[in-house]
Amino acid sequence: MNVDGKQMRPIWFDAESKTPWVIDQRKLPHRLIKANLDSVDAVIEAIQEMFVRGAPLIGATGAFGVYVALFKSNGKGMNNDHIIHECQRIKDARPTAVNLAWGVDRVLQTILPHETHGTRITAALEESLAIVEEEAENCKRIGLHGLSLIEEISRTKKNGPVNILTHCNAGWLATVEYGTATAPMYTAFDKGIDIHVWVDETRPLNQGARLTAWELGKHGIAHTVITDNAGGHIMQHGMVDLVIVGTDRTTRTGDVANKIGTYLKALAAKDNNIPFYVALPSSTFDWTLRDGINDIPIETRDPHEITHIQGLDKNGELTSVMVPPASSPAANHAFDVTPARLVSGFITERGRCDASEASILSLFPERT
Ligand SMILES: CSC[C@H]1O[C@H](OP(=O)(O)O)[C@H](O)[C@@H]1O
Repeated sequence: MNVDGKQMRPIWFDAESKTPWVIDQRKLPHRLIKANLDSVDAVIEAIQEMFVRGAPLIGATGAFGVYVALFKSNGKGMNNDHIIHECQRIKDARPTAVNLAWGVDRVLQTILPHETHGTRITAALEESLAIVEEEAENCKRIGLHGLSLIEEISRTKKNGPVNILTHCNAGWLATVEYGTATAPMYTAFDKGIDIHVWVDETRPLNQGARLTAWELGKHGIAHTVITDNAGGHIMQHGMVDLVIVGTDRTTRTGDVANKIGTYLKALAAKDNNIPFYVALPSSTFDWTLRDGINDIPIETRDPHEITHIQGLDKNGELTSVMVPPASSPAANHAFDVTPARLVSGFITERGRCDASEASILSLFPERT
């Protein structure tokens, strides 16, 4: 995506180092830092420590991890058991986003039939690059399929922008291009439709305030950062026309795992009769699950992410400050699950559907 006139992606393959590089998103929006993922441990660290985050981007990073394992081994002791072990280490980096296992397993299954180490390295790289381009195209299509939603609302509004609320960052920084939840926003804005985005700050790591605000600002899209707790109030007062969020894992029945706090937004949207849509590529459906609340693994992260907050000090230096008393424990549940009954519909690369198994399968009949 365009960042100050320069086309950027959150992940790319560097032909010189022959390794994947990423934007280390931990210091955005104030510092744009790049990281070379030149070992399996570096890939795992980038996922665990959230240099990269967002289901499709985590999946692409995991996919490249299989390539890195092969490329960096140079054939020493990389028998099938070893490569499968390394793949499991990568998959264990974070539990909730289904894309991680999807990306790793897709590359693993691609390379296993190859006899030589060299052909395995080539196949792993080609499949990783294919995943990156497919996800970019899928998000572009999500944008086109979500556009009609925003156009319909725009036509009914007598004046003012279409006000869209989003939670966390489901932008190009969470995918490859366009994003999932943001794809319809970019597409509508680029078509000249007047939109404004309410950006949930999204505690504790502030993916909204840091990443979504940065993305939208760079694209020139009007937006306002709000506290996570303000969404219900502005919905009650007619200030929200549409909610669009992303997801890390969605069941075949339409239950949606997403950043903590999403469920509360869905409840408020339902109570105020506001459309609540979830945007996702098919790689984020978990076709093996039906009961999201009981069966989707919810990541718990370091309480330090809650007790400390990062930002710029008065000298423009990045710093971190502690908020609660040092003696106070904190509990850091990173995701929650919104039941299908609270979801108005899904926006996928194949089109829109209702949050029901039958409607999802009408877009993906091969999954019946
Ligand atoms: C397009 S997936 C984005 C999804 O991922 C985020 O979680 P995290 O930043 O912890 O990886 C959040 O749930 C977003 O909706």
